Amino acid sequence: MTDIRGLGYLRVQTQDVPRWRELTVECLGMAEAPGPVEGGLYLRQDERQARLVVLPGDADHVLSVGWEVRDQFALARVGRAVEAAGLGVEELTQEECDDRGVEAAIRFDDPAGTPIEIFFGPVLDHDPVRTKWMQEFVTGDQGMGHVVLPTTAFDASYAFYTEVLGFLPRGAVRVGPKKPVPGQPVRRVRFLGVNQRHHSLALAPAPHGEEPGLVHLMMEVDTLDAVGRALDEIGKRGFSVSSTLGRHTNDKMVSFYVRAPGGWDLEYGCEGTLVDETYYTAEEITADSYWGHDWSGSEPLAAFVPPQR
Ligand SMILES: Cc1ccc(O)c(O)c1CC[C@@H]1C(=O)CC[C@]2(C)C(=O)CC[C@@H]12
Ligand SMILES: [Fe+2]
Repeated sequence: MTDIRGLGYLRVQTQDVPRWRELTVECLGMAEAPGPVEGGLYLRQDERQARLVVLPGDADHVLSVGWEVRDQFALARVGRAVEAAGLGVEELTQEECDDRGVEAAIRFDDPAGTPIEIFFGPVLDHDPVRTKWMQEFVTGDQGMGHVVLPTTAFDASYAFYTEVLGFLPRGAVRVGPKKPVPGQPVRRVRFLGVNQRHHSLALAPAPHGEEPGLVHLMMEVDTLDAVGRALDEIGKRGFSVSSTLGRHTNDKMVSFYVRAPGGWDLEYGCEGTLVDETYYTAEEITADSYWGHDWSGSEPLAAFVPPQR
């Protein structure tokens, strides 16, 4: 079994913190909290100090994807495994750990170049979480949600997450031509889980990738009304809806996708199913969704746009 318990936090940098605040607080109804960096946006979903951190900077990119482990022993095991796989591992300083509200953490770049942190001992904030739609975020044992990461080194990334970090395969969906083209390998988005959430991670084959970046971050709430209200507010405030509301065929979630400043999406949904590992086998879905999820209005993802020279 893996030592990774779930997605713990996500830290991103942006040139437009105010627009990020409008999206996450005013539309999605996340709870803003004070934090250590001046001008930073610290967003709570639950009793953690912050799950999503948006820091000001001169470019838009992901700063780190934080995965949580149980304790210092698990952290040491993961560190040794990553080093044995030949990746350079660094320990975070006390100051960096305080910034993140964790007891200890390590960092390394995954095979796609995405900055990853592994941590234990999150610091709690016992003030009530005042969400705009009176919704509760579905976190706890299931972690903060899921991320989809683009990778130009798909096989190396998939091997790393499964064989080194111990993520469990949770199925796939084919991408690219409907009928396989002879001589061209079939490409798949692969879903990976570490807890009862169907997937905490998905890997998407990316054609380019100067900057690894993100495809989306998914967060789950406990009511369809919060999802609907968030969608209404997004329309009023002129954010771009990348995909309309729909229900996924694998995790059964009802969600929509909205474009965040920086060229990637936030997926916001409810009614995700729980996986029971006793009986689960990895399946290949042949449609994204039972209904909805119209992507035709989507602006291109930054991670999939060829670099400009
Ligand atoms: C199919 C699916 C199941 C569960 C999810 O949480 C989920 O985000 C998805 C969608 C994955 C998404 C997609 O359907 C459209 C094409 C996308 C954007 C990609 O190219 C990578 C991720 C893909
Ligand atoms: Fe998703």
